[in-house]
Amino acid sequence: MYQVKNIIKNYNDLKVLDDISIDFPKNKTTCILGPSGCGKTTLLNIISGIIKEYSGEIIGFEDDISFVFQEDRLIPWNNVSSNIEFVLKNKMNKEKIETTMERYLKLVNLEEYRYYYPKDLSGGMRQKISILRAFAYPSNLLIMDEPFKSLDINSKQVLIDFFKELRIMENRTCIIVTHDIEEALTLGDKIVILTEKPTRVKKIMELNGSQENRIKLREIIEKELMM
Ligand SMILES: Nc1ncnc2c1ncn2[C@@H]1O[C@H](COP(=O)(O)OP(=O)(O)OP(=O)(O)O)[C@@H](O)[C@H]1O
Repeated sequence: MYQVKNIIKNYNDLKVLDDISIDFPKNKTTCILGPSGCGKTTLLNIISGIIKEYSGEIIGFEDDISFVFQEDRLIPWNNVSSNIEFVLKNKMNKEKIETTMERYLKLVNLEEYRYYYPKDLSGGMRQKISILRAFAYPSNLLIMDEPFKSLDINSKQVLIDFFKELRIMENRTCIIVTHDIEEALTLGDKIVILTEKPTRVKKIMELNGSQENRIKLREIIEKELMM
């Protein structure tokens, strides 16, 4: 189990996270939903070690983690192929990197772009590469901050289906921040709803995988987010 416990974070006078405790069960996907600006990215930055000033505890996150940030983190002077290779090279041999790269680029119709530099790709293309690179990196924990936000509907669907497929094969633990209730219902085993700032945990929902209650769950979440 990965855990954050009693996390409090202020930026000067702005109270952002106000005693946040969440358990992230292993081999499950936890989706974090909350109003804009409530501190979701701040929480991920605390988990990833980017933010060091906060009070509370983070437990279990010393594992190898792959991240997908809201904006892509591709290295501008490396082409697509080298960007992927750079991340995977400590984890797999050249042959495995090559087969992974071919399969993954094909999946999102980007095979022809493997020698392009990030500046010559669209924002959506760069985001697709970032997402696939994180999927390909064999970490125990995958953390994604609004990963599908800048993607067109088709690409989003392809990546969501692929994510579901990988999850069945790999049993990874995932934490996904999203604004999108449907996405949370599709991907989450657990949904954590946060309040407005100063932000607390408002509701935690464990989903049992059945689609029957989906409409009802959606209504409950919408209501929680509006209140
Ligand atoms: N470095 C910073 N210095 C001061 N205030 C900050 C800093 N980073 C974030 N904030 C403020 O903290 C609050 C939470 O920001 P954060 O980006 O974590 O929210 P979020 O829930 O991820 O937002 P969104 O859903 O819009 O992406 C916001 O009010 C933001 O203005």
